[in-house]
Amino acid sequence: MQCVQWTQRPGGEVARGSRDDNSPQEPWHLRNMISKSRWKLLAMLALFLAVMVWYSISREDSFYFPVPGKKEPCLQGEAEKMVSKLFGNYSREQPFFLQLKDYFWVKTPSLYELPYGTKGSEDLLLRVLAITSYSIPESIQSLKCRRCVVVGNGHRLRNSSLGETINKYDVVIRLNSAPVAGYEQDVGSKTTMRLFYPESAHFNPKVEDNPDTLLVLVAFKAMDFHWIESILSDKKRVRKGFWKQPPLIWDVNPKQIRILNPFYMEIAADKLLSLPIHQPHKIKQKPTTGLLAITLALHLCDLVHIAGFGYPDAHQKKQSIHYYEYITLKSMMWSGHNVSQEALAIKRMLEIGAVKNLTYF
Ligand SMILES: CC(=O)N[C@H]1[C@H]([C@H](O)[C@H](O)CO)O[C@](OP(=O)(O)OC[C@H]2O[C@@H](n3ccc(N)nc3=O)[C@H](O)[C@@H]2O)(C(=O)O)C[C@@H]1O
Ligand SMILES: CO[C@@H]1[C@H](O)[C@@H](O)[C@H](O[C@H]2[C@H](O)[C@@H](NC(C)=O)[C@H](OCc3ccccc3)O[C@@H]2CO)O[C@@H]1CO
Repeated sequence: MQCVQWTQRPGGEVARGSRDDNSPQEPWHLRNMISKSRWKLLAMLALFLAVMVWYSISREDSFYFPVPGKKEPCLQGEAEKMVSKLFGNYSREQPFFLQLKDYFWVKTPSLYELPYGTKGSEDLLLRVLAITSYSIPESIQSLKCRRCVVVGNGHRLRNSSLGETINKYDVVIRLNSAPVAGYEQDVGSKTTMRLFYPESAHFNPKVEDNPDTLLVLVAFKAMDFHWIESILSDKKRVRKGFWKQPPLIWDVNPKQIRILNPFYMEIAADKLLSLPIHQPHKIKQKPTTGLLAITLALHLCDLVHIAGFGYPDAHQKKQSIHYYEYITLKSMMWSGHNVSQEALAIKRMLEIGAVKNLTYF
């Protein structure tokens, strides 16, 4: 039988050869050296592992691995503590959705025009609020601790296998026309809330949403109220005034519709991005719907996780930005979004532990 033999060369170098079982054993100092180097190797490995563990604990913005099949531990009021760090101190009395009583019985004056307030759009809004609702569903309202996940539309979700994990949150917030049909394994199938505007409304909401999904309209201009009113009351549709043709027939239940309080757009713009509210330029800077949704979640939920956020670097011109279609950063040229500024805002949220990320950032 052959086994490995170690012999010492004149220069002290150890060389490997072969010997049979009858040959003499290695000298003791040689065996000693081998076992010492094994210990060194093990110690280095242990040190490396310890550094890795320390690194992932210290970096709040690193991956977050939820245990599949297990609900996340939820601490009541956890997100609220972070809210003042991010947004400063202000009145917490703001409703999530606009309600008729604020525009009908008592007229609540708004300081700003859309998308940061409702100044000048009150009459149109009144008609919309008369046919929609503002309540938070009992299934969310009654939760002692609300675990939420905001699903961005980023390419990072592709092949992520996060579907099962996403479905386990109490509240799943999706954005715009992001599909679930055919992508369930990566993005899940539960949608508690979908934030959208007319130009981003999915043409087939019945396929992409659940019957009880809240469809939350984010209004950017008065025409957005006009669109929803004409759809829900089946009035004559107006085609002009949109930057992209929105659906003319939209099969939804008015009970599913909510109108987002522009207050959340205002604080996302002002507190997270330091954007001026009044902008004289043609292309007005505004937060992305994703950043707005995170802002809303931090106020609505006790625990906020995010997935599918993060754009490619500017030089990655051919990299797709969405998990469901091939379009690149170029498509965002006229959008009025500052994605680098938003990345910094999200990084800060991750660093202070206000949100956790299920994909990389
Ligand atoms: C051409 C164009 O106007 N594109 C805008 C599209 C478009 O209107 C809709 O997709 C139509 O359904 O909408 C936007 O966003 P969009 O619908 O692309 O994505 C929703 C949110 O996900 C986050 N996101 C997306 C892609 C990516 N690689 N990283 C991300 O972090 C962002 O937070 C983003 O908001 C929007 O509303 O904000 C912003 C985009 O600029
Ligand atoms: C959250 O914003 C939504 C989306 O992410 C933006 O891309 C989109 O931007 C559009 C912008 O709102 C349009 N502006 C106006 C005044 O309607 C713009 O219109 C064309 C244009 C181009 C250059 C200069 C002036 C006007 O088109 C943008 C999309 O390319 O807004 C969404 C909310 O509506």
